[in-house]
Amino acid sequence: MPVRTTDDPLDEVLKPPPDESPEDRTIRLQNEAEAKRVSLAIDASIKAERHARRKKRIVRLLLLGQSESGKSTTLRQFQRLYTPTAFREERILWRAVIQLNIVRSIRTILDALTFPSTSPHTSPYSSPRSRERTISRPPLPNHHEQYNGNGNDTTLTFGSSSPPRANRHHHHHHSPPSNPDSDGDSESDFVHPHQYIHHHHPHRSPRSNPSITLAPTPLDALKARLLPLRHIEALLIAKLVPPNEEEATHFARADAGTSAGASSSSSTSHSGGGGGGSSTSSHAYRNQEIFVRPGPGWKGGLARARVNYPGSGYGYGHGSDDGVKQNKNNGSGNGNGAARPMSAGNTGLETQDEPQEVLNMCRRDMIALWHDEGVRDVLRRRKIRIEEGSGFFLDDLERLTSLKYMPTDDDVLKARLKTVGVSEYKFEMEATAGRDSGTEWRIVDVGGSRSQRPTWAPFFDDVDAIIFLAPISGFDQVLSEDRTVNRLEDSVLLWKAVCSNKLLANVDLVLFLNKCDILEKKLKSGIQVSKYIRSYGDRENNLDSVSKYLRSKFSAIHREYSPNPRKFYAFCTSVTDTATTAGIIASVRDMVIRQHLKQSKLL
Ligand SMILES: Nc1nc2c(ncn2[C@@H]2O[C@H](COP(=O)(O)OP(=O)(O)OP(=O)(O)O)[C@@H](O)[C@H]2O)c(=O)[nH]1
Ligand SMILES: [Mg+2]
Repeated sequence: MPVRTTDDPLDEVLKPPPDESPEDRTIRLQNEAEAKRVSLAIDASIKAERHARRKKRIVRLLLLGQSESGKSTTLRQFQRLYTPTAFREERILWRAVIQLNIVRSIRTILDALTFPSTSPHTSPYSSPRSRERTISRPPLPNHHEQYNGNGNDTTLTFGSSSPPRANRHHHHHHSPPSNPDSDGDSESDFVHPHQYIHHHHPHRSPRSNPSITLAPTPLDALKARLLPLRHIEALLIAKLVPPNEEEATHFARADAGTSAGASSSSSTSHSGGGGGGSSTSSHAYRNQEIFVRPGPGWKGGLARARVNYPGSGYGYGHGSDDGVKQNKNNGSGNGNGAARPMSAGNTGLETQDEPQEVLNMCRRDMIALWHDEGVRDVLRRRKIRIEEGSGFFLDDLERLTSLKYMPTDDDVLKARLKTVGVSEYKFEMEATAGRDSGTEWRIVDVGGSRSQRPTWAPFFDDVDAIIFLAPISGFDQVLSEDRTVNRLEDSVLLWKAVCSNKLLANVDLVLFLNKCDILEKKLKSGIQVSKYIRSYGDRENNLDSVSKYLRSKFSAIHREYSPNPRKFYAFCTSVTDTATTAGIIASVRDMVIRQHLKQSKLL
């Protein structure tokens, strides 16, 4: 059979294997026919649903943006504003996420102390004077022995107390990697924040230190006392990640797996110590974020207000598509919060659990660690600014580690849980006032990391508006999934792609220039935007000037790349801030509803 050549790159991928037997061929053709039938049926049902939606006044809003841009936080703001009762009832469920955020921050600090950047001034604990000063409690030699020799140290970090190795940490003092070829047109206006490349990922060679048993240092003792955190980290992962959820325990290193196949095969095993082919696996485990696939899963089957779609791992366009979109239809059936948590906190049982007890037990050590000047010094030198990162709670340890701790609204908004896959949340406004009454909102939240983006397109159909979040504080940061790419540059490229997307040509775009609070802090601390954005020139280095500049930059892209002319709405936001965000969400809502009514009349 001659090979047909077409322009469609898909054909190349989908063409049958050259050695296909007649039976295989029959089976394949049957499968293809079935897939096509299913796909057509889905298309038809989507069309029907769309018409029904228009009639029923269902508004669909899509949240887009890179990872950590604040999409899920924005969603939570909507929930807080429009379904306050449900939001309050779910707060207790976020405690586990907050606990995990705390444990991870502590781990980041301990890692920074354990794997110092190349001498000469390393850990504050290396000088006897500061040992005395910082660690007041006596060391626990037994524990030390135990964890120091423990092979598990390779997969989880708290234990490892190997001495600093020369060269473990690669320092890049030389000039930025000459403009990495990121996709899209790089006339690159952005300077690579090279100083951030490596310090979060100190390279560890396979363990080689073991048998030298040094006298326990105060750091070792501290780590020994904080060892139970390892245990609760595992507990929390078990709690947040539904059983059978293999992929959820692996850490999304998008650079490692651009395809679904690659990611599932690289799932990190907890027991195997840095096995074959992946010398990075142990440190990948240590440094990567926990995520859970959205779904009733992590909330213990209690949150039913949403319809879930599997993530990228279960590619669209395959057989599973069937289930996916069926799911979407089923979802309309279960009402809002069909089964909400039994008013959590009332029973008293809900407020105590093992992780909370362990955190409570470790509170003094955690607080001492975080407030230690030597520790701060190390973090500063290594440019690790956890306080600007996601899920930062260390300033509130006193309150958060109390046995009766109940997350506040602000805590829930600050908590960090990475999204994988796509979820649609529906709500009828609880306070059905004025013209909103009878309108049902559906908000689609997607995972923003690069490996997640292929899952977006199926949801571009039939959207009323998009809120695109660009965290402009990221001008001096790189993507965690691809450390050669400047975060702001990535946002700009993504914005271009969204603006120019034909499926979205008639969708209103709302831009949130987000994380303005962090941006302001950065600017005030003296970080110069012009060092990272060449075209910024000698404009003033303050929030007002920077946000204006970036707004005009995004606006210009919108104008230039939109297939049809359309309006441009942009807001400078800090979506963790409830007061300002409430006002912004109200304007977005009015605008979207107005537009929706207009479109409905056209039908
Ligand atoms: N200080 C501050 N923190 C923010 C802001 N917006 C979001 N965050 C925090 O940043 C972290 C990331 O926000 P998410 O909403 O989880 O980001 P996302 O876009 O859903 O990320 P993915 O799920 O990975 O795609 C969370 O811990 C938020 O609390 C902001 O404007 N200011
Ligand atoms: Mg999210």
